[in-house]
Amino acid sequence: MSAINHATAELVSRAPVIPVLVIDDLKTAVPLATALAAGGLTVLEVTMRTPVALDCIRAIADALPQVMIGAGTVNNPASVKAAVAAGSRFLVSPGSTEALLDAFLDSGLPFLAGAVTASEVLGLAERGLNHAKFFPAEPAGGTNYIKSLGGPLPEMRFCPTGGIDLAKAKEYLKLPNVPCVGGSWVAPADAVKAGDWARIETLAREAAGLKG
Ligand SMILES: O=C(O)C(=O)C[C@H](O)[C@H](O)COP(=O)(O)O
Repeated sequence: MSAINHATAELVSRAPVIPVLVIDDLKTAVPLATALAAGGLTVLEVTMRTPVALDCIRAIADALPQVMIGAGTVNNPASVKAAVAAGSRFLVSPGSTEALLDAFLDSGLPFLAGAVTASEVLGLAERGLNHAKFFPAEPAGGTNYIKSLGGPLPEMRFCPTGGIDLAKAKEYLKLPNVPCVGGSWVAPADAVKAGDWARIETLAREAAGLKG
């Protein structure tokens, strides 16, 4: 197993749920990450979908060294560079291209590149990879689909995201090829806006308790 596969396996074993965060206001980044970590979710993905995403990653990396902070929506090689420079400790993308995989591998960081079809999974396997993000999980076919992929492609481990909540997460995590799931349900936009960190900590604690 390559060093990156090993590091990725370690990453996905840290917690059953990786919060997928879309942060609009830099001021909320550290309190949000603090609440999630207090609830037991210490692997956090900040999507590069907002203008402040890189600043949020930097702020969380500086303030909370115990949190494994990563970047999501890393859709091209330039974003890989920016995410690494901001202090990301892992990278996530919804899909995979050869150029993106080259950049991910060059970064030396653990990463989850997206794959849904058997051909896409084989594309990752050809690069020596054995972990993938499975997005968009629910619209793409959910647990039945991932169970089916596991027949001919038993080595690949999937982190499904997209349309998952606590109840669905429990079902995904029963699959032998799903070590963790990703989702935004643990950080509802209204709770972040209201600064309701207690609610977010409770949601995180429920999610962290999903798998022993
Ligand atoms: O931003 C990315 O890179 C993505 O791939 C999409 C996210 O993983 C999903 O948007 C999370 O899904 P929800 O839990 O349904 O909100």
